[in-house]
Amino acid sequence: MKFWQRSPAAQAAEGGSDTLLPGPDAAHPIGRLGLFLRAEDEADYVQANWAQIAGRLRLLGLVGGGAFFMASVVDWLHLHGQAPFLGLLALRLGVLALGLHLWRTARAVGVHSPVALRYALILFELGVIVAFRLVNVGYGNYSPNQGLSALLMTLAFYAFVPMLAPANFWLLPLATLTLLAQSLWWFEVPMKELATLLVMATFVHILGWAAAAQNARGRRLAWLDSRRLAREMKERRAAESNLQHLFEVCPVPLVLSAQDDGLVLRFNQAAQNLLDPAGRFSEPGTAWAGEFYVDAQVRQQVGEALRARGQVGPMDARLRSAEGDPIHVMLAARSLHFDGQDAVLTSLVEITERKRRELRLARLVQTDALTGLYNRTGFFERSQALLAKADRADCSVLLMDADHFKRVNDTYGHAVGDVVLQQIASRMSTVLREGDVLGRIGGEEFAVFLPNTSKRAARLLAERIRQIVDRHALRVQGQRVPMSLSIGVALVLPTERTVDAALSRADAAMYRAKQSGRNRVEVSA
Ligand SMILES: Nc1nc2c(ncn2[C@@H]2O[C@H](COP(=O)(O)OP(=O)(O)OP(=O)(O)O)[C@@H](O)[C@H]2O)c(=O)[nH]1
Repeated sequence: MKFWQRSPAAQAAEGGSDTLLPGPDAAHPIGRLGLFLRAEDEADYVQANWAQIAGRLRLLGLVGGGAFFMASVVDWLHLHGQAPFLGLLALRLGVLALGLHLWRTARAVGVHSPVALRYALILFELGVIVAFRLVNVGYGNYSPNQGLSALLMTLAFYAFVPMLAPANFWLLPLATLTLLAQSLWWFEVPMKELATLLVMATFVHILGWAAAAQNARGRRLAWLDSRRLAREMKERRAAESNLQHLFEVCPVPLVLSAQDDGLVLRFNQAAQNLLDPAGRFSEPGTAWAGEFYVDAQVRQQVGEALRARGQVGPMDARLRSAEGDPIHVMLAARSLHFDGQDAVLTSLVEITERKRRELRLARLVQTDALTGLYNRTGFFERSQALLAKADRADCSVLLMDADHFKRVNDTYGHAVGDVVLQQIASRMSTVLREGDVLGRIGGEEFAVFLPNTSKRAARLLAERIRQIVDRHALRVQGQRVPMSLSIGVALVLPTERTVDAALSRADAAMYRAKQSGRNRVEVSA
């Protein structure tokens, strides 16, 4: 490590990493002089700040070189007709040439060359120092004015010229040292005359050096910050656009809505297809998330959970599309912050088909395949549900058994027996009201649950069923099949929570009907 470089420990103590630049010195890239330690970083910096750095150096080359040359007028006044005049003129022309070279290098448009610029500056500085010493030789003396003006120029240089290399720092003290040395040994100026200059020079160089280093460091740190900021912005924009893309192409329907008023901020394509295929709400802010819920209660439940826990689901919910088509979904929602406002991201998985299958399966499990009526399981479940709703109103049951059904099978065959059972079922259905529950609970055994029906009304209904089967013989495959039913009637007692006991009583009554000659209605006591 060069001695003017700050130690990594010292830099770490100042606040850690200066930059995100890669490489071995990436964590501490700026040295004691405020310059980047790595030449590539320094070149990058100059390149990125070309307008400002090159602008100053153009001015320095032009004005500095020009001023040095213009001083020929002073030479002419003092040395007119003497030999050194022409030598100094040539010298000043040389410095002017170096100034113009610096100006030209700093003027480069399009392709910039930071390294060439650095060398052009060093060359110009060196040229000026050498020229000053030779000018002094030409004049053949030293005056305190020279020392003071040299110090003024040094100060201006520290303040104005952008430092591009350590040499820029070293050349300035070198200029003063050569001036002192020349005055002391060439012109034999007594040390006591030079003492003031020495003290002032020390003061100017220490302050100038510190200010220039601090200036260089500050500018480089600011550049690193702006670069890091730009990179972070770019990464953030890329991440946002990735998220946006993911949101759009995600096959799961996603809805983004405002937390406070529930206005839909955005649907992704899948949600659009599911909820609004006709694109009625394609404009942001035209749809309200709540209007897609079928149940206001579920909507409220989701809202409350989001407010309390910031998330809800997965849960089943019934929605309807913009056109009002029912949709079953599995829904999960989460509160988040989007575009400066509180929002809710809701993901939906459509389960309409699954729900339909479940419903079909449930129906299948409850349905008698032959007649399409409830089977035993279905009859009990449905009756149970209605009984629970019926409260204390009268409910009755009928138990109906086909008489001598074995004979039908034996005479016409089992297939005809099946059709007979179907026809009995359909005739029964014509008599029953909507809400009555009819089921085939055994081979040739049917049951009816009659909600809100007194025993007397149930008896009349049973009689009508008996008659509708008995009065007109069934016709199957062109054959006349006489058929009759024995029916037992029972009331569900107000204390009974199930229909089982009432059905047992109806069964007993039906048995009595069989015993009493069949084709009859018997009522349980
Ligand atoms: N075709 C057909 N026959 C059935 C079905 N389920 C039960 N059976 C028949 O129904 C008949 C019932 O006969 P039983 O229990 O002896 O009674 P029944 O002949 O109706 O005489 P009673 O009930 O005493 O009037 C049997 O022959 C069963 O095979 C069915 O799904 N299809």
